[in-house]
Amino acid sequence: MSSREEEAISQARKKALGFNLILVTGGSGYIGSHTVLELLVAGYGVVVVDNLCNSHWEALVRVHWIVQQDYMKRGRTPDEVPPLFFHEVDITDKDAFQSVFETWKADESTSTRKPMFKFAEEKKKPAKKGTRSVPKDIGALAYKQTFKCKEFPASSTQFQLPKNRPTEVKITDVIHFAALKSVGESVQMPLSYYRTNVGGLLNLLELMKEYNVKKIVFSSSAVVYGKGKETNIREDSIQVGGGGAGGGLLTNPYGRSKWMDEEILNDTSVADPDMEVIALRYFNPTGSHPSGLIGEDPRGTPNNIIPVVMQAFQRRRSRVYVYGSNYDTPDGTGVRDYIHVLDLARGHLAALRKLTTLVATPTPPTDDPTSPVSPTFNRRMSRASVSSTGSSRETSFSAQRTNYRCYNLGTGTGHSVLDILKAFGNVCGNDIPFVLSDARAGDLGTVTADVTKASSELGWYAEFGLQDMCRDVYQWAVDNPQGYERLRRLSMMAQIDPEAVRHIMDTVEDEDEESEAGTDVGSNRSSGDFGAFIRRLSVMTIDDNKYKNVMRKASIAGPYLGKLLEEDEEEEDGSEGQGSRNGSFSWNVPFKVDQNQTMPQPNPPFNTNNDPSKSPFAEKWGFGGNGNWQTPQSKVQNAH
Ligand SMILES: O=c1ccn([C@@H]2O[C@H](COP(=O)(O)OP(=O)(O)O[C@H]3O[C@H](CO)[C@@H](O)[C@H](O)[C@H]3O)[C@@H](O)[C@H]2O)c(=O)[nH]1
Repeated sequence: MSSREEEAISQARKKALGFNLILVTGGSGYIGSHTVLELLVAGYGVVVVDNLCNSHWEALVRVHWIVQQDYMKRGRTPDEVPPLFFHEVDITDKDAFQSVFETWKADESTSTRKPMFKFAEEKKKPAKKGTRSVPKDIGALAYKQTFKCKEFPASSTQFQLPKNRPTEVKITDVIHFAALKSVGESVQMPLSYYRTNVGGLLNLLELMKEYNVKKIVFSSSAVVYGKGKETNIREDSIQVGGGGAGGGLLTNPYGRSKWMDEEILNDTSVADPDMEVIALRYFNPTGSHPSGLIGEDPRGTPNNIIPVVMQAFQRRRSRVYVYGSNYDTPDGTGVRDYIHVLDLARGHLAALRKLTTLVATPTPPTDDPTSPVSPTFNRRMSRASVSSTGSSRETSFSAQRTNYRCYNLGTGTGHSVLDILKAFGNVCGNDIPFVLSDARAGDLGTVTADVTKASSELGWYAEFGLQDMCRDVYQWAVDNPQGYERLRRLSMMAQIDPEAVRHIMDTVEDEDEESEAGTDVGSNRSSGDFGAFIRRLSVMTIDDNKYKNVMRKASIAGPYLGKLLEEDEEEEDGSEGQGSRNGSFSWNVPFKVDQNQTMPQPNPPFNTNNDPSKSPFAEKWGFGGNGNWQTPQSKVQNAH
């Protein structure tokens, strides 16, 4: 590790000192980013781990910026916003994941926390002296940005810094979002789903154990209720811990992976009485932050109703197919419990506070070996749960523990598909075209939550209604017609043709000097530090004129790039748009060119009087005798 990296880690740790530090896996995704926002608003420091497979780092910069505005609305200064750090790491890569824990591990010399019990078979191994992952300081990036956004009210989340600020740097809690989440895709690629959703959780729990992190909020789903449960579903209608059916009713690998995760978490809490687990079962999340700066940006063709409606509004599909009109519901169409993503995010805060209360007022251990809080009892339970004889006594030993809790997060109110179309039509002032169609295989008529447990035990309830959700989704769609897609395209541009990007860097270098983002951004072009450049461009994407100017120059620099960047994703019903779906941004890692990438035929460049051979990149890209540009890939294909 270089001295510069060591210095960066040391600076980050200094910045984090005094904050309760929450590790958020998958924190740049849709629900993750809104939760990070609420955590910062509430005064928590946040460390995000994300592999960016279905999200964009830019979301986090926007999050920190929004929170700065939120703080000012509350009479505080942006400097007071807690730190937000980012690690681009895949949780299935255990070594890389461990390096994050190494970076943020408690300084043993200042640690006051002592483990309560140590079981013989679980003596803590010394932490591996592995590599340490260098965190990116998102706050430092965000301070230099200016975004245009809609006026939004200050968050209703209370600012609650702990009375005694932590005197050591330590991750106290984990919120675990990182997972794959498409039902249909899980049927096609079950192993990927189990690898990420189950394997990733195992890595996390092993590392939490090794680094003595005991509290976790887990992102579960109403999918765990499976078939057969419909209206006002209660948490205890299925049993985690071997006491009921649950997992047997599930119809797809995604659902099974979430169910398995809950079982694993419950077993872990049985084995370790110090562990505190809360699983939150989401119903149908939608909405976005009212600023219009962050929102849902699903990759591939969306299947969920709200993104589908949004695409119909944007004319990216001609109409919405309403799946099923003969259900036993008021208008015959499917009814769901839609919940605003900000309510969902605040549900995570409520869960976190519940965990804090539990740890702050622990039940004292007792010597009575039959008591569930006795170390003797827990030792027995862990032994019983690994026994395989399956007697009823052992089954009861593996029952759900009190340090494992689950809560529904929904509103308790159902809305039909036609309600959604109407509400969305109201906010956008246009009717959304739709057609009644056959029911989707496996769909249920009604799925709504009983939310009394969350309100009585977490003190949480949903504040937003359907109209708010549609309004905010609409705002996001209007302000970000391609979601974070532009950014992905810019990132891909750097991957595909670094030379062309370098050329654009030269031509646009005076474009926006003062908005150069990031303290750690070098301007070493010869070494291909495109990260800095892409970050600058990301600022420009907010300003349409600047963005167009860059696009024009991109087109001059490399015709294929121009084509790539100008393309709008026109989607026919259900067909995936052509574009940079596999583009991703990497901070420091050199960009790789995917040799298998199929590239569209580019347009001729602007500045060569339509004579592509005059372009500085003519040789690189090849020039076909028919006047069409060829990518290296198409050139190879043509040669055969
Ligand atoms: O193009 C569409 C898409 C959906 N629907 C209907 O809209 C409702 C909601 O569908 P959707 O948004 O796909 O959500 P669900 O089928 O309820 O599934 C969601 O909610 C589950 C938990 O209840 C999660 O497990 C899933 O991952 C998540 O996608 C249902 O009645 C669908 O039949 C349509 O009519 N047309």
